[in-house]
Amino acid sequence: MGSIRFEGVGKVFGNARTGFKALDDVSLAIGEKEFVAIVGPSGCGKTTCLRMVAGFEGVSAGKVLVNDRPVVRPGADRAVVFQQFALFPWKTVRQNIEFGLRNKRIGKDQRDHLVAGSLKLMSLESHGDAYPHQLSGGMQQRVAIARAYVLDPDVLLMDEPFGALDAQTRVVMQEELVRLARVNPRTVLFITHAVEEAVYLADRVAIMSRRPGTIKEIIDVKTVRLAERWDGHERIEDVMDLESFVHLRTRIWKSLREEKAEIGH
Ligand SMILES: Nc1ncnc2c1ncn2[C@@H]1O[C@H](COP(=O)(O)OP(=O)(O)OP(=O)(O)O)[C@@H](O)[C@H]1O
Repeated sequence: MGSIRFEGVGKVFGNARTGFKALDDVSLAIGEKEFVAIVGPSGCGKTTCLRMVAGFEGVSAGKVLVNDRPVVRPGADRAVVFQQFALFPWKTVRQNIEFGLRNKRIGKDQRDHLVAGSLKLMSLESHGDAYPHQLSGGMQQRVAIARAYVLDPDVLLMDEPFGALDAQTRVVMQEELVRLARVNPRTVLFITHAVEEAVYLADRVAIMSRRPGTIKEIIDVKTVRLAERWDGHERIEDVMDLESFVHLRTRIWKSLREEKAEIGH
């Protein structure tokens, strides 16, 4: 479970004739337990794509399907992690993580078990009773990821989840997410501005063109990652130093620069 498909998706904001065309003919198929990152120039419609999968935004043309069913509204099969951690400030870390489980009517024993496992997974054991304001940005985002993972969704949707973090914390979080994604794979749609982040985390990177946004190129990272044994390196900087990594990053950069160059025409 956990496939996502965009089939010829278009999006017009406002009136169908005079409105703003944000997306045009977006097609992308994400397989079960596949990690796909979308990169693209600012305003090309990345977030809109993610919001459509989440069920927050409707399509103007084409279809968005999760597990072969058209998305019509938000659902428990999908969890979203935003850039701003969006935790409940009046709830403790434990209560924040537990919240969605209560909504799913999971009994107390099972809830306690799942929350404890999730706190451990994200190295938050000693912070269960803390409130969000007592935590650093990195820890808050770890809580937000724990809260999404604990629900065991088919699909995880992450919109610039590390965008608000400082550079060092961001690196730690990227390493943790890689660890999590390899140990406990999920279908992930990940939006980012950072090309390195996309190459480091994703199995495939989809590059979007300037508006109206469409998928212009899809880069297979996983084949290279496995062939060149990136996972044998624990530290992100060692992976980023590999020739194969640099090659993919540069290729994506060039593709994005072509987009930017088009503004001057
Ligand atoms: N509700 C809305 N009404 C009108 N226009 C919108 C709405 N939501 C988004 N847009 C426009 O659609 C375009 C795509 O927005 P979106 O946020 O998806 O882009 P993005 O690629 O995620 O941008 P960024 O990288 O800057 O976050 C933008 O030009 C934006 O202004």
